[in-house]
Formats: sequence, C-alpha cells, structure tokens
Amino acid sequence: MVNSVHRVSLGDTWSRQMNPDVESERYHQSFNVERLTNILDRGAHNTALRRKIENIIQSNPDFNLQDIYFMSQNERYESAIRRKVHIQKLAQQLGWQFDGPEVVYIYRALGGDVGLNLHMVFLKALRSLGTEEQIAKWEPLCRDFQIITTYAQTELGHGTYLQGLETEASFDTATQEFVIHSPTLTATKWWPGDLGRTATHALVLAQLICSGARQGMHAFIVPIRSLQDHTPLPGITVGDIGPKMDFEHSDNGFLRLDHVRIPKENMLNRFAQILPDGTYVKRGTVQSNYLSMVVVRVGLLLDEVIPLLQKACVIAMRYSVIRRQSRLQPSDPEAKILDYQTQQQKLFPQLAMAYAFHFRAVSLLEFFENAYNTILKGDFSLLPELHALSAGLKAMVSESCTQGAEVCRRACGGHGFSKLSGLPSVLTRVTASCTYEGENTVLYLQTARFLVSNCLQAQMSPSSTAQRSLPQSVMYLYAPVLARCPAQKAADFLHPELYTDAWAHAAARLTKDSVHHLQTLTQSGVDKHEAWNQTSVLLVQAAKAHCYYVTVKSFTQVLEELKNEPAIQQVLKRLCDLYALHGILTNMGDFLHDSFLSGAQADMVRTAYLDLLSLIRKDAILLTDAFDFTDMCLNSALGCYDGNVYQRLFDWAQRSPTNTQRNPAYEKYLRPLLQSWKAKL
Ligand SMILES: CCCCCCC/C=C/C(=O)SCCNC(=O)CCNC(=O)[C@H](O)C(C)(C)COP(=O)(O)OP(=O)(O)OC[C@H]1O[C@@H](n2cnc3c(N)ncnc32)[C@H](O)[C@@H]1OP(=O)(O)O
Ligand SMILES: Cc1cc2nc3c(=O)[nH]c(=O)nc-3n(C[C@H](O)[C@H](O)[C@H](O)COP(=O)(O)OP(=O)(O)OC[C@H]3O[C@@H](n4cnc5c(N)ncnc54)[C@H](O)[C@@H]3O)c2cc1C
Repeated sequence: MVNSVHRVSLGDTWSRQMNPDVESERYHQSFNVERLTNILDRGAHNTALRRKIENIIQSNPDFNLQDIYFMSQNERYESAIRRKVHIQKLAQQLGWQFDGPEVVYIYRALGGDVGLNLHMVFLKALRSLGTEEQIAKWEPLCRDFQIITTYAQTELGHGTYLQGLETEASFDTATQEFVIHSPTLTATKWWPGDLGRTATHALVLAQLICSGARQGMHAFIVPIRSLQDHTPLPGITVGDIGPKMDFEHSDNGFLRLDHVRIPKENMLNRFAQILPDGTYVKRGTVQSNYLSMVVVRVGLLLDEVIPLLQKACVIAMRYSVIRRQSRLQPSDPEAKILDYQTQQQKLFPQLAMAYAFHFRAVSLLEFFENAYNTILKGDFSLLPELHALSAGLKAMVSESCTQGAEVCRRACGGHGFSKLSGLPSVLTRVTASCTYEGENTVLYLQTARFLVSNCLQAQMSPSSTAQRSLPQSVMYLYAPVLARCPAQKAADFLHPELYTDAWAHAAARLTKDSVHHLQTLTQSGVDKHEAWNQTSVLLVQAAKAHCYYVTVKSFTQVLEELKNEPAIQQVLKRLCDLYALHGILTNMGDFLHDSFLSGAQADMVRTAYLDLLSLIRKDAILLTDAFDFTDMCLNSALGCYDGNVYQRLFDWAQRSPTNTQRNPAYEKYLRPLLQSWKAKL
C-alpha cells in the first residue's frame, strides 16, 4: 500500500505491523480516501508534491523531531533554527522558491517546529505596505537570508488598540531621516517572534509624526543587530521575554529604541509618503497600514490553525479504536472506546468542524486572492468585507479549534495528558492563535461593526437595487427570513437548505436585535460609544452566528460541486449535517428564542444529530486518514498510522532523560533521608 508506507515512520520496526483494531477500520472503504485527500489538497498534483517533500524531510536525519518533548527552551530554539537553516540549504540545492509551495509543505511536515517564521510575516507586510521599488530592494535580501526579519507591532502597553501605540517615528527634515523612539516603558515592543535572539531587522510599527502632526501607525524597517557580529546596534535594547505557555522554539522578544535614526526610504510607502519638506501625502486611510494583518490572518488558518485541530482529531480517533475499555454487553469482549455514543459525541463534531473550517478557509483564500491585487492598486471597495470575513473567521476558527483540541485531548483519558501523545503541544500551540494576530473578542467586534453598518444600510434603503449592491456575505440580512422553521420530521433537518436557512435566520435575528438594542440606547440619550459597549455581548453573539452561517454555506456549496462524486459527497454531507446541527443544538436558545424552532423541532434536531453519529462511525478512521498526516508530523505515540500505541508509549518513555541519567535528588536529599533511619531498622 503506497499510502500507508508514506504515512508511517519508516525507521520504526513496528510500523509495518498494523494493530488489527485499526486495520479492521480500513477494510471496507465506502469512499476513495485518496480522492478525498486530493480534494483537501486542492488537486492531485498538490498531493504528489506534498508527499514528495514529506519523503525528503522524513528521510533526512537533520529534520528529526524525535525527543523534542524532552527538550529545554534553549534546545527547542536551537533545533528549530537548525531545521530552518537546513531547509534553506535544501531549497537552494533543489531550486525551490523561498516562499513557494514546497516551503509550506515542509512547515506542515515538521509540525511548524521551525525557526524564523516571522520572516514570512515581514515579507507579507513588505509586499502589502511597500512600494514596488521597496519590495525590489528588500525582498532579495530576505530571500537569501542576508537579513533576518521580524514584525514588531505589539508593545508592553498596547496590542489591540493600534491608535494607542506609543513608539514614535518623527521625521527630521534637516537630515531626511526618521527618529524612532520608545518614549516610555510601555512603548517597549513586546512579543514579536524571532526578535529576542535572532532578527537583524525589525519592521517597527510606530506613530508617524511629521511637521508636528501625528498621522497614525506606519511601518518602518529598522536595523537592530549588527550584520557583522550580531550585537545590538547603538540605541537598541533587545532580548527575550521569558518562558511562555508554548512557542518555546520561538524567541519572542522585547525591543526598546532610543532615538534610532533610519533613512527616509525605510518607511513603507505604498499608502502614504512624506515629501522632503515634511508634508504628509496619503493614498489610503489610516487603516490601510493594517492590511498586512488581514493577509496574515487569511494565511494562518490553512497553514497553522486548522491543521492543529485536524491533527488532534487524527490522534484521538486512532487511539479511540485501539483503546478498549469496559464492555457494551456483559458477554462481549471489551469495546473500542469509539463505539460508545458519548465518545462519538465528543470526537465527531470536532472532525466535522475540521472539514467545515478547511472548506471555509479555502473559500476565504479564493476571495482574498481576488481582492488583494485590487486593494494593492488602491481600490479599497472589497476591503471592508475581506476584513470582516477574515477577522471573524480567524476568531471563530481559532476559538473552536482550541476547544476542539482540548475535547480530543480529554477524550484520550490519562494518556492525553502525556506530552508523548502530542495533544498537549497541539493544544497549547493552538491556544496562542486565539490571541496573536488580533485577540478574538476584538476581532468578532470588527465583524459585528460590518454587520451593523450593512444592517443599517438595509433599513435605510430597502429597495432591491440597493440590496443587490450589498456585499455577498451579508445578502442574507435583507432576504425575507422565514419566521418559523418548516421541518416536520427529523429527516427534514438533513436538508442543507433547511439548516442553512436556520443559521441565516439566527444570524440575521441576532444582528437585528443588536441594532435595535443600539438604537434604543442611543434614542434614550446614551452616548453612541457607551451604547456600543452596552451592546457588545450581543454583538459578539451576532458575529459568531454570522461566521457559523457563512461556514455552513461554504460547506453546502462544496457538496454541490461534488455532484459527480456521490460516495465522497455522501460522506462529506454527513459531516456538513453534523456541523450545522451540532451548532444548532449547542446554541438552541438562539433558535427557540423567537420560536423559530419549537420544542418538538428541537427534539427532531437531536434525533437527526444522534443518528448521524452512528453513520459517521464506520468512516471515522478513513476520514481522519484522508488528512494524510505522516507519523513524523503527528509526532504522537497515540496517533501513529499503525495503531501500535502501547509499544510506542513504552519505548518513547524509555528515552526520557529522567530514565537515562542519575538522579541527583537521590544523592542530595533522598539517600540522607532514607539512611537517617537505617540504625533503627
Ligand atoms: C505561522 C504561525 C506562527 C505564528 C506567528 C504569530 C505571528 C503573530 C503576529 C502578531 O500577532 S502581529 C500583531 C497583530 N496585532 C493585531 O492583530 C492587532 C489587533 N488590532 C487591530 O486589528 C485594530 O487595532 C482594530 C482592533 C481593528 C481596531 O483598530 P482601530 O481602533 O484603528 O479601528 P476602528 O476604529 O475599530 O475601525 C476603524 C475602521 O477601520 C476598519 N478596519 C480596522 N481594521 C482594519 C483592517 N485590518 N483592514 C481594513 N479595515 C480595517 C474598521 O472596520 C473601521 O471601518 P468602518 O466601520 O469605520 O468603516
Ligand atoms: C505567541 C504569540 C506570538 C505573538 N507574536 C507577535 C509578533 O510577532 N508581533 C507582534 O507585534 N505581536 C505579537 N504578539 C502579540 C499579539 O498580537 C497581541 O498579544 C494581541 O494582538 C492581543 O493584544 P493584547 O495583548 O494587547 O491584548 P489586550 O487587548 O490587552 O486583551 C486583553 C483583554 O482585553 C479585551 N479587550 C481589549 N480591547 C478591547 C475592546 N476594544 N473591546 C472589548 N474588549 C477588549 C480583550 O478581549 C481581552 O479579553 C504575539 C502574541 C503571542 C501570544
């Protein structure tokens, strides 16, 4: 079997010997797993390229991920840098583009455990905010790693509120330079990855001051370390921010700037420029310089966040078919824990979500690819919708993937608490994504702002011409919404149109309620900002429902495109149904609130949902196999393709330094303690 050989750790002797409990799950295939993998990869050619890269990585000992669970922070950092440097050498030898698909696949193969990730964030910001000449100057330096870069925006005192950033960039007309300065302790840059011990240049986001006026946040390329000996340059204080919950392989850092001078050309000028006399010339809005965050938010869903939930699902699902505990019938052998309905209820919604988010993120990426070039040319018409979609989806996906990863971890019982399961690392890593690139609540509120402004527009001009000009993703706000769900039996809830309408109804109702709440407050004399704050819990709820709706809608569109592949369509439809219905069940209050659903219909939803669990059960392992993670990438004793969990857990534990080194605590404390009683025994 070509595929299984690809997936297993070739160095492991037991990899060829399948655990029969996992093997039996693969006997009867109701759909073509390879074809589903190709769909997820967006083409068989991508699957082939990805596997080629994975084989190169897997057979090269320089990329070994063994033992990372036993490493200190320093060791993790050093090994991540080592891997990155090897990748760079390999890319040169094999003629890969430095930001080509190969590099994305290497990142995946190594579970993201590579250094210098902020280099790509810098590059995305350069391409978004720099002029063509600036890109032509700096991009080759990045490509060849003549410089190592980071993105330094967040400060000790501010991360979310970018208007509050304190770092100053004052233009000096006499020398035609910017003076970059941290005026207070709270202006210290804090958190940027690769800053603490590595970067030579930082893209510093600072308040531009020219001719005495503050012009908002702009981006400046600032050299921070010597290219000769890597020491901090004059005026620079830089270091590592200390231990973190995860991201130990990355040296998140701090940076203080004491009147550091940089040339005028180092301000990224796509959307704004300073004339030699200090006149400020604007080509966009203050928020144009936020574009790089939109770009990064879109990219990290498919490259970083969603794969973490997919991995958690693979690990927990494979473990759940080899773990046997208790009996379903007193006379039966012990049951696979995946045969318990409660275990299915934990894991299958996470699996459905992993698929739903994947397809939603692909659709967002396609929208982004269409909008991005027009935005770069100064046409901002699609930017508000792109910002609202990317902010809301980043928030929903990271939050749900974090919750999902924890569900998967706990579903593995005690072994899920062991780092060797791979699950704690998945969890702590995905947790970070709820905060970086925009804290989630704040991002939901950005989406809500877009919903409110479109809802108000609809109220003001309800004509059909006005409605047609509205952004695609919020059209449903204007469509006549059914007051009651028409379902009469459980099977009716398996119609994609029915549950998509249900989600549209809930999202529209929550948005309209928020708008009504805002209007009632302002009409009663409450200041509009205070009214916003007093409505913000409702607004976040509306934004979440909107994101759920667009995700359900994307998934149903994917199903329509699979009309000619009935087996795959059927298995994915079950996941789509489960995703939509699980959301309705867990937010039932929103659907009962205005009697859109009746109590009897709520029971039908539950019936349809529970029936789906047993249907998905027989395909569960194949659906996780389709993600096609290699054992190396999973790095999990519980999640390996061959299912040899117990042998692996035992063998990996032997490698712990605590089992191979002398115990200093015995010499220092335990021996004296034990020996003090010797005379009396
Ligand atoms: C590869 C994996 C490894 C992991 C790497 C991790 C790397 C991590 C890097 C980082 O974390 S970098 C730092 C990221 N920081 C943030 O994301 C900060 C979050 N804050 C913001 O985005 C903004 O400050 C804010 C929350 C949007 C608020 O900004 P502001 O107060 O200026 O705006 P508002 O008054 O709320 O809105 C004004 C107006 O502007 C529109 N808008 C806001 N942001 C954008 C945007 N990005 N693009 C386009 N438009 C935007 C907003 O909708 C308003 O429009 P109107 O409603 O007035 O039309
Ligand atoms: C692993 C990691 C890597 C990072 N990498 C980088 C990097 O490379 N470069 C970089 O510049 N930064 C980086 N960051 C910083 C990150 O972008 C910020 O921490 C993030 O944007 C959140 O900002 P904050 O810390 O100021 O949170 P805060 O805004 O202080 O959030 C604290 C609480 O306040 C609430 N809150 C704040 N404002 C509002 C509001 N207006 N309305 C309602 N509630 C609000 C939030 O919802 C949250 O509950 C990184 C962070 C992490 C954890």
